[in-house]
Amino acid sequence: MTSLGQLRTDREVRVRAPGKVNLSLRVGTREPDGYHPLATVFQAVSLYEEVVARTASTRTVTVSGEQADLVPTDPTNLALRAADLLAEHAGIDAGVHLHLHKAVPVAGGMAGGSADAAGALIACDALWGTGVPREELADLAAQLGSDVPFMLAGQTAIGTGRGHLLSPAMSRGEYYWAFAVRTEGLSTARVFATFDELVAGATRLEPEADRALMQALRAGDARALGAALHNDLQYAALELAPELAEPLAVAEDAGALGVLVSGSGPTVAALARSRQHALVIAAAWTAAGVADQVQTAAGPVPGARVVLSAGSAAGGSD
Ligand SMILES: C[C@@](CO)(OP(=O)(O)O)[C@H](O)COP(=O)(O)OP(=O)(O)OC[C@H]1O[C@@H](n2ccc(N)nc2=O)[C@H](O)[C@@H]1O
Ligand SMILES: Nc1ncnc2c1ncn2[C@@H]1O[C@H](COP(=O)(O)OP(=O)(O)O)[C@@H](O)[C@H]1O
Repeated sequence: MTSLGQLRTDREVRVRAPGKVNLSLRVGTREPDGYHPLATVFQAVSLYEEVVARTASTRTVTVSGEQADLVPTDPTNLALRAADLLAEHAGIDAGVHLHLHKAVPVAGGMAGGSADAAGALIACDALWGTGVPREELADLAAQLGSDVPFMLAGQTAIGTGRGHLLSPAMSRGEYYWAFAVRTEGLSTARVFATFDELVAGATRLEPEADRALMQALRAGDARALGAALHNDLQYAALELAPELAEPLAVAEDAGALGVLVSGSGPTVAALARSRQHALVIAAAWTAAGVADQVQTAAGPVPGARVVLSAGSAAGGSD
């Protein structure tokens, strides 16, 4: 094993990784492995996690941002797990210090942890010079979590299997979102378990169900997209957090083209007519006191990517 941590010094790689909203999330019946098959349409949105990787002798992580205290810094942190997996895959014993600056709500159904994992894969690959091909990075991503491959890919994509089998979706134009964030997250496992209680195995994934949604994306028709937004987990999220009915109703009253719970929640996502209208919806939530925090964003945007690579390697600079 090579110790790259000793070969390269004082290097820093910065990666930006977006959050996501599921434009449609359809859930089948739980399988023997404990997971539900999904048919989903992801859109990456411009709420960005920043992942900074610096040369170090061991692997550690620190976290900043308003909800930093909700994120573990032990080996269960998804970014650290990504670094461990990449090092193992590349057969190296390299160290890294990862710093995560979080903007995506924690446990909010917008895949912030998955974005950190995707960002850490890209950042460590660049820091360590491991040059792992894109398809192998995608395989590693799928081992870290079902949403991680999409956070690498970004833009708009259809996800099947557990959401990790991706095919690109044609999408025209830009879409504007407002997000109502609740500080207290929802456990994904609990939401799926509640979904099981509510539907008692009576679901089927219909291949044609998102035809209108795909058509709206191809046409760049925000109004039609708003009407086609869909989330099978929404009733389960509302069962566990009934107060989410309030931001849903306030966004509708503020003229949202469509409004839904993002993924397993509890973030509520409202599709707006324009960037300005997204700010109006966010202001309506704040005025009504129905969100702990509000955010606005646009999509689709690219997946995790390096924005800065700097520093000197031993024996030369780059
Ligand atoms: C629901 C989605 C939709 O994009 O996103 P989030 O709302 O979490 O962002 C994802 O499928 C979330 O994927 P991910 O966040 O990786 O879930 P995991 O940590 O692997 O799963 C936690 C638990 O949720 C349940 N689970 C998860 C995914 C799935 N397809 N079926 C399940 O039943 C399982 O009980 C699992 O043990
Ligand atoms: N880097 C990370 N960022 C956020 N959460 C993390 C991270 N690593 C592990 N976790 C754990 O994963 C849980 C859910 O993560 P997150 O991706 O924020 O939400 P969701 O799965 O709802 O999209 C958190 O409650 C936290 O305990």
